[in-house]
Amino acid sequence: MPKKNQTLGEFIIENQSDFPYSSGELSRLINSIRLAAKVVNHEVNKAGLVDIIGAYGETNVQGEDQQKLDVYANNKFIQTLTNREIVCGIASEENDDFIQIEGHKGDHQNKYVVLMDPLDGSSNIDVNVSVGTIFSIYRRVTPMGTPVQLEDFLQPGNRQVAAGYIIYGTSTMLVYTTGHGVNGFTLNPALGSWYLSHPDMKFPENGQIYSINEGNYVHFPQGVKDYIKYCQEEKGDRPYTSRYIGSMVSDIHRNMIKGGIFMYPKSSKASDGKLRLLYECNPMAYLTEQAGGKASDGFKRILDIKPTELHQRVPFFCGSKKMVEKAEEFMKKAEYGSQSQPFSFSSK
Ligand SMILES: O=P(O)(O)OC[C@H]1O[C@](O)(COP(=O)(O)O)[C@@H](O)[C@@H]1O
Ligand SMILES: [Mg+2]
Ligand SMILES: [Mg+2]
Repeated sequence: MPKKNQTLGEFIIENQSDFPYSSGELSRLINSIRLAAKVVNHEVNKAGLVDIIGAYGETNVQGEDQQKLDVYANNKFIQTLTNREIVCGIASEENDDFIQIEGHKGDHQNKYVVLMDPLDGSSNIDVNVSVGTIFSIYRRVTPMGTPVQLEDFLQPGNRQVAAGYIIYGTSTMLVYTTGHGVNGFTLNPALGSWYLSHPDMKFPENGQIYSINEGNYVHFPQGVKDYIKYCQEEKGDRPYTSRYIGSMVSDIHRNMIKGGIFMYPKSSKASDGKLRLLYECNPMAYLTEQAGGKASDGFKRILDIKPTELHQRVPFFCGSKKMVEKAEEFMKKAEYGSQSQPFSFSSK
């Protein structure tokens, strides 16, 4: 059982026994992420004082405007992981293609690949609202000693070895899982150390918060419209509270603590929604399941989707188990019809 106020370093050493045959590479990898996160945190905290906020002047592969901090965070994480020679490849939301890392000896002997969204919610930087970093770690599937290939990155989320996020909020936290529950560490900025502040995090089974960009309401599928109306209906423990920060890490972090559902569905404007399967949905889905919650595309488990491309998008429903199940019920009913009438409120 994790001990509160333990440092992240102590925690990693103490839990090494969860991986009896491990070579320590994964621990070194998590260590590097915590280091890069501190550097990025330092920069995020200065936003407004130095010339780090605002647009970078270029768009990424997905046609989105890059912010200066997107580029800064991307470079910092890539530099740290490359210099310390602990991964054989990196794929990032901000890069068109994956990066092969051969190592100083050129022997491709590292076994892990990292996929990341270096700065999530970056449009919030200029207005001093919480942003995050999301990471996902897999074992490579191609032979050691050879350069990594696309197939090393296109693995279903159920093959993740570890995943986590950093939230740059009122305090900075690193929350991660290696498949043995979810633990959250808060950074003490004066000491530069992470302390276990949220051991064994769990989504409440049910909740009363729904998070979705309701500005897109008219473009949503009927099942989503019906579920939103259900959330707003005055009955039993409803209406639920609507909370949407627009930084997925922050929205899901809050819902994990308080109980709630986060949704980014497909719409008539975006046929697969907006969020990226590999950099955003898979790691958040793995954390969510490890915390007792549920993550789906409205019909099936996110972690079982076999990716076909690096920057693939997917509709996303994630949070307290009972809430996600209820949302799925509405999706399926609108899509396939049903004899049962789970809800009679008019959705028009
Ligand atoms: O403004 P919208 O369409 O509601 O989108 C908000 C969503 O987009 C994201 O910002 C995407 O993240 P990036 O900043 O990494 O592109 C999510 O964090 C957030 O939930
Ligand atoms: Mg993002
Ligand atoms: Mg991003």
